[in-house]
Amino acid sequence: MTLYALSGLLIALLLGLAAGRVVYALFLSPYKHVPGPRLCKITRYWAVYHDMWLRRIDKIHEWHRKYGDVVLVAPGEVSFSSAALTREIYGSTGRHPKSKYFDNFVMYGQRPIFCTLDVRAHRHVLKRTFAFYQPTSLYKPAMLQPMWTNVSKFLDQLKKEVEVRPTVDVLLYCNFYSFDNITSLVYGPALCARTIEDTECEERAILEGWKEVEVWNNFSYNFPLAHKVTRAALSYARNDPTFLSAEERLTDWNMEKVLSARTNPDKMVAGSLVHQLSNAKTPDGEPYPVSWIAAEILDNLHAAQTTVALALTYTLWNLACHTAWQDRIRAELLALPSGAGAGADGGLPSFDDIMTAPILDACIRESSRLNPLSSGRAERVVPATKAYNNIVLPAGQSAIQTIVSTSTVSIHHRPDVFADAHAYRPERWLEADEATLRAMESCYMPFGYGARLCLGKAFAVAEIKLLIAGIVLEFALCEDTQSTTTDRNMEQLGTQNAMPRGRRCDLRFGRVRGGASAQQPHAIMTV
Ligand code: HEM
Repeated sequence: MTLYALSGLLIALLLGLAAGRVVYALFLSPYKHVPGPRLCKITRYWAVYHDMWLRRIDKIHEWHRKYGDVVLVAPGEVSFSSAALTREIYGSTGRHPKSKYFDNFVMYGQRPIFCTLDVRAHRHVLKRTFAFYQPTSLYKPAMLQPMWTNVSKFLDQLKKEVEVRPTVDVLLYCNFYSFDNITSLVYGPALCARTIEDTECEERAILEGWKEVEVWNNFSYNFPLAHKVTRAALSYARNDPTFLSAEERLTDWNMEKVLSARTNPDKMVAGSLVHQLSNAKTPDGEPYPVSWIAAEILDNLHAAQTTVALALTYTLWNLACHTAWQDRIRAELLALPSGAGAGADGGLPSFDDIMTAPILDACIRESSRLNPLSSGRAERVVPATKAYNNIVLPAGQSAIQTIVSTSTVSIHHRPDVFADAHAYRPERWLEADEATLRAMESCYMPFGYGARLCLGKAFAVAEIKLLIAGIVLEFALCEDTQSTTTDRNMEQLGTQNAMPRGRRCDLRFGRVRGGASAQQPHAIMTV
């Protein structure tokens, strides 16, 4: 047979296989009846393609608008956008385990809570840290003191910066603040990071490098080997051995801290997570291995760091774009029972008053609705063949699973629940009647939902409220039209933590009280 004939045969064979695949996907596959783009029925690589360009979240949102509450994203992968289906897959009675996507978060060879897949195993793991993260444990003066200190350090730093230059990259500083808070909680004061004040510290470099890692992670999750090769090649070409090394550096840094805590018990304060885990016992009464303790702590650092930094950044960005809401929060805080101290002398209202201030709460909520901070890949596995909205999904075999998840962006933008869903309207949380509020709550899930609800929610909410209260009392802020921070650059990327495209958020600050430069809010804001 000639080479010509051989290649013709090969092409015919490939075309035949492709045609067979299309016929199977559209007419025979167990997913043929699930609404969604045709290409998504045929190949998973259409979703992977969007994932690689960091726009998978936006694409899925677009498909939901076109096809409804149930959308096939890839063969065996289905996205939902309704409250009832969310309850079904994330509620404790639904018993849907996590998908293999979470294997990406295994560390030190251990499986910490976030990537524990099995429902029963998760219940067991949760018992070890559940009480630690409850408001009854966290909202005590001794536990909150480091957070207050970090708020005050942040404000001092911001005042200094603003004296020199009114525009500040808030993502950078919010990163420092959230890192100092979570490391203080997990390691205690002797071992925590001090990135807000220590401008030369190693941790600052790790956090800066982390943004790059986040952008490359989707490539790594989809094609781990190709990612390794590309990383090595780029590192060589740039002559930069630290390229994309922030994750390994954080992993080593964390292990050093854990070992240091265990070899210097005087540095390990009671009340820190490292202390609690070091004293925990396995079901056989044995202490846990160091790798397990380190994994559990690193898991918490991952979960707490970028999410809080981004929640703060987007809250500030939305307030900068809607300055009237800053004035309303400021007036609310100054009128609080403990708000007298918040007036001229620079103090902050009490913790309880800040935590229950409704306008502050509404502005933060609205920001996390419009700009949810996680990727929406809270994937679960269909445990037994069943119908979701009358659409039957097969359970799948051990190697092939049917994966379901709720698109946080889509459910947060349901037009039937959130009027004018794309607009920043904090008043929706303040003025809604009971039925509307209930409907909005059931479609609001920035911290996840149900059995695997974010464990650090109480800690995160306190971090966010205290800092936003502190900033708004001290400063008025607005967009800097001369900077690269624009609506377009603040669009969220489809990374694990949905980062702004521009990877920074420059805002312009002016003092509203105290200090030589204090001026009227917003009067100074014409850039
Ligand atoms: C605004 C900040 C935060 C956001 C938006 C957020 C969001 C989330 C979401 C959506 C999940 C569920 C993931 C899933 O269902 O697959 C989750 C889980 C988790 N979060 Fe957070 N989180 C935040 C802050 C924190 C903080 C500060 C901590 C620790 C102090 C933390 C610790 C955890 C842990 C341990 C889990 C796993 C819980 C489990 O599987 O049982 N998070 N978070």
